Amino acid sequence: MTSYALHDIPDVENVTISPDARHVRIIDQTQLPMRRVFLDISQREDMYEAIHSLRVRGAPAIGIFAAYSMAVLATGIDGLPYGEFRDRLGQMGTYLDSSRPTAVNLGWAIRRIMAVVDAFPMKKVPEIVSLVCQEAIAIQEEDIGMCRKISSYGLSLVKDGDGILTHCNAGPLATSRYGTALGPLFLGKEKGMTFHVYADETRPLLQGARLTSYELHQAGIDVTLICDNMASLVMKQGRIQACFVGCDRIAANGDVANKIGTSGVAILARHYGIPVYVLGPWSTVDLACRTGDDIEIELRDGDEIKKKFFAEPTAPEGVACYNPAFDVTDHSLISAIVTDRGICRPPFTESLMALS
Ligand SMILES: CSC[C@@H](O)[C@@H](O)C(=O)COP(=O)(O)O
Repeated sequence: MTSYALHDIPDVENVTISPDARHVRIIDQTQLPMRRVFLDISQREDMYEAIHSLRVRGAPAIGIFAAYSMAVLATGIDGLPYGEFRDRLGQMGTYLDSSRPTAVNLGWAIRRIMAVVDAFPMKKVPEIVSLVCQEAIAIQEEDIGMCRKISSYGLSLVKDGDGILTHCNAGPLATSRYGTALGPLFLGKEKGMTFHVYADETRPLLQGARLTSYELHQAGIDVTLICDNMASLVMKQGRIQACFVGCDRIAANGDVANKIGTSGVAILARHYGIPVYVLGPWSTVDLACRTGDDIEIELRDGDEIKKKFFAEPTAPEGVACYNPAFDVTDHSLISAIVTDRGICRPPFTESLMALS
């Protein structure tokens, strides 16, 4: 195999690839905050499982993981002739892409890798594998840069001392480095600013409690954990000046799919006159989706509601559960969409198009 330079990216430890591109390493996010367990993954079934069971999660992190997974899988079949190599890798990409439906970054990253394969049919397969590895590294490096820009734009929307409500987790664990919705808070801290962050626990899988409060608390940022049904009260009490949330897919009209409960936060915020800012990389914008109605919402196992984090089941065995993992926030409830390309304000159809 042609050699390629693997950059050592300090501080980014939730998703990395081994120097020989034989495995992807992730922090198993299902075990946080109690245990910091790293998993080395080299088989496609385990890659699928890692995404499906949210060991690696958050739209940008899923994209980075998928790109590195494709690089590992490509490395494993680099002895094949080009046509067979392309077909096998394409099939594996389709398989990985089916692990979760809502976050656009998953398919986006896989398509980006396959575009490299398709661009060089005349090259030797080991050379193509090398280019695939470089592309995967580029996806992660670009994400770091995008998070930094998003953080900077986001910080311009708030002032020192503000109370910020966030939902789910859109921090470094969900991306690389700063994160998106949490990025301005980390950047503000670096600049000596203080924010009072209220983190929704985010039922049923508690990404807010387990991951957001963990990341912010570790960074020394003032964070207070609340149950999801307390958001209205803290808004009414005047503790919140802005809501910062991430996104899994942004439709062309500005409708936004994000973790289930986000639309409820936005509806409450509208009632109390609090701005709602959606922060995400441009790779999360899907102009092929006309509106939020075109976004597929992932349905997950009801046991996540009644069993997952409890020693004893919290509901009768056999009771029906409805467990959509995401909802769509109507564009009319969103004050701005903050991307690495700039801040989009309503009307979003025009402002998103202007940056495309
Ligand atoms: C920067 S991450 C943005 C979103 O992916 C995040 O807010 C979210 O909804 C994650 O859901 P998850 O089911 O934990 O993958």
